[in-house]
Amino acid sequence: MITFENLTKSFWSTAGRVVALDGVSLDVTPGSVFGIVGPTRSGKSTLGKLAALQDRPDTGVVRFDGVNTATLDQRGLRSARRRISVLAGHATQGPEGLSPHRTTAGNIALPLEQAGVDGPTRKRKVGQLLDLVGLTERAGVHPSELTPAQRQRALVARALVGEPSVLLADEPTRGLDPDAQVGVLTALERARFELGVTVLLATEDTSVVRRVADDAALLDDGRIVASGGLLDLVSEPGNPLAQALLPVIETPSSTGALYDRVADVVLIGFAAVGALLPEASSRFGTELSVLGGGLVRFGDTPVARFRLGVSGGRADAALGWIAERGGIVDRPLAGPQGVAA
Ligand SMILES: Nc1ncnc2c1ncn2[C@@H]1O[C@H](COP(=O)(O)OP(=O)(O)OP(=O)(O)O)[C@@H](O)[C@H]1O
Repeated sequence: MITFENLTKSFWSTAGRVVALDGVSLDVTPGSVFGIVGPTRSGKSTLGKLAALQDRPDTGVVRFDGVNTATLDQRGLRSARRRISVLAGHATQGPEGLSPHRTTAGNIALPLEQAGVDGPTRKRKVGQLLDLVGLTERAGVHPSELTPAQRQRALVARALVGEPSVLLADEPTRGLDPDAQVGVLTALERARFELGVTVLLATEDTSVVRRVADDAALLDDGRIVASGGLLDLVSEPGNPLAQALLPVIETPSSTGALYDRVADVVLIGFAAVGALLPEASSRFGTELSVLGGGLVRFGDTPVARFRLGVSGGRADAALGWIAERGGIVDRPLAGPQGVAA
């Protein structure tokens, strides 16, 4: 378990002091994928560097399995650093990060060679990781012959070859097209499920977090503004991280004027997404119109957020019925004057 306790970190630049992290506390569950989300310069990479023990906080504590890493001697620090691997570089920028003179398999094997691991063990481990990242067929080619997505997956394999407990991936899908992103994220998911690796995933891209993270924290200006399990968060409509992860509602305020009630509804899971709205409509004889929002997936779970316009005498009863069946109904506004933008 990695625990961050009240971390602060500042830098001095020509413009003065920059507070990169301000009172950050988080628990990362072992074997989970933990998303660190936030806009640019919010402090994600700084937090990653503290987690990887590449830098020290000004104040606060980074713990590995309860041990305060600041108390480790050089030997302890080296061994703690070996437990967390950093997915280095962005393979979209070229084959850097991988040796151009080595094959894919040779690149993945490099850390093992440097550690003096024997040939048969190297072969077994590299073979396992080539399979995990889907590059078995590309084992014998050089990085220049790989696509950017394949290079990024080769880097994932190389980061895993030393059997770390934690993999730190900072913007692992940046610059990749959607199909290529899926390949990289699948490799990270397999690392987590098949090898039990904890993945710390720092990204600006909320769709990446939705797809693979169990838990996430939203950083803004060096502070955690929200954190928790993804499916728990979406049950709190006002939560800023839920707002960032759920589909955006872009509905002109005038649209709602045509309905007796307007409400934002979050539906989680196949049954809710597929059935609740039509059933409420027929059961209560109300017209339920979707004014905005959409459907996304959190991992394998479909999650919808819709803005609904509801008309008919039993509009409130219909919304109440949806809420009783697990729909999260927010801001049932009384009439057109209450409609938000
Ligand atoms: N070594 C450094 N020297 C000076 N300022 C730094 C240093 N590292 C980070 N900062 C500053 O700290 C703040 C947080 O930066 P950080 O890179 O952690 O954010 P980020 O969320 O990872 O951003 P990005 O997505 O753009 O990488 C920024 O204002 C950044 O300029």
